[in-house]
Amino acid sequence: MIFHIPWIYVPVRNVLAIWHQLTKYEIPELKKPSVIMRDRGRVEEIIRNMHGAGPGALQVISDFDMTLTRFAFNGKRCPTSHNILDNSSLISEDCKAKLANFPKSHYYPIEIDSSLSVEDKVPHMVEWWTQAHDLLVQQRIKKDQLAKAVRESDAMLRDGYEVFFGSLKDHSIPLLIFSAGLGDILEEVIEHNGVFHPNVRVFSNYMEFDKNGLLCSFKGQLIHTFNKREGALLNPDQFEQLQDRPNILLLGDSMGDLTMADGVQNVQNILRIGYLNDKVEERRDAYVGSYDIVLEKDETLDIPNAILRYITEGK
Ligand SMILES: Nc1ccn([C@@H]2O[C@H](COP(=O)(O)O)[C@@H](O)[C@H]2O)c(=O)n1
Repeated sequence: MIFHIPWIYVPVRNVLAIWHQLTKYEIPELKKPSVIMRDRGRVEEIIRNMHGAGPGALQVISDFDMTLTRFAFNGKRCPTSHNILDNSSLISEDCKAKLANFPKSHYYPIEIDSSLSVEDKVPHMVEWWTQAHDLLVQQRIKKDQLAKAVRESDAMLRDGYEVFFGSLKDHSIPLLIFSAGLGDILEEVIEHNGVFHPNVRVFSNYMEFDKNGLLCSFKGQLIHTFNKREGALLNPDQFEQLQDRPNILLLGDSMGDLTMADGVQNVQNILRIGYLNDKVEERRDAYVGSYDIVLEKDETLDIPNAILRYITEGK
């Protein structure tokens, strides 16, 4: 209504224009109560630099389990890529019992224990992954049954995943998923949700199948939560196509994910976003000290999407 009063129209428009100028770098989603930043000014500076360089200079490196997938839904834990198989009909009851004991009773608490050092955790992680993979190999799992296991599982990508994968595709921004989970399974999850676009690549633990299509071993060096730096440095080919993109948006949910971009040379700007899903009180300080943005109990991709929207929108 005020815009229809001629003598007020121009001043109001000027005020609005100045206001827009002052707030144009603002990403309102960053004001959500679940967002914690150690240094907001630094975060804004990185995002502004990324906006200035545009989508052509950007790449996204993301963890998969509990980062691109939901941690919980309706108060119930969602499965990791390993759990999708653990809970499926492809696994015998006896094997299920052995696998089910691993995470809850022993290894998972060690993985997320903030009082233990990475050096203390590593032998347990190697033991966890090795035992789980050995058990899976004994199950005579068929390659062509994996898609069914995924379809029948409770795995869910985080809310906003269509926008996330869609905008990366639309702007030809490469997405490298760097996961200690099961590559064959997580690929099925992405495929099942219809977002396995050509710009997505996965670096993970892959299964080896024999000539009858039965799981017989796992390929290559084992990737667990805390050896991603090693994995990144020993596999330069995974990062080769990404060397001409000096700006990195990194998404993770564990302290081990912080090193996922160590295989990229000539990094100019890196923004690390960490999902703090579990044991929030105990781990908050460590996460805030290490990640640029910490998302506490946030089951959505709203923040990465808002940042991507800002970076990709025209100047
Ligand atoms: N037997 C196992 C081994 C690991 N996990 C969990 O999977 C996660 C995989 O790692 P991302 O890099 O994709 O996050 C890891 O955090 C373990 O908690 C499992 O469920 N079963």
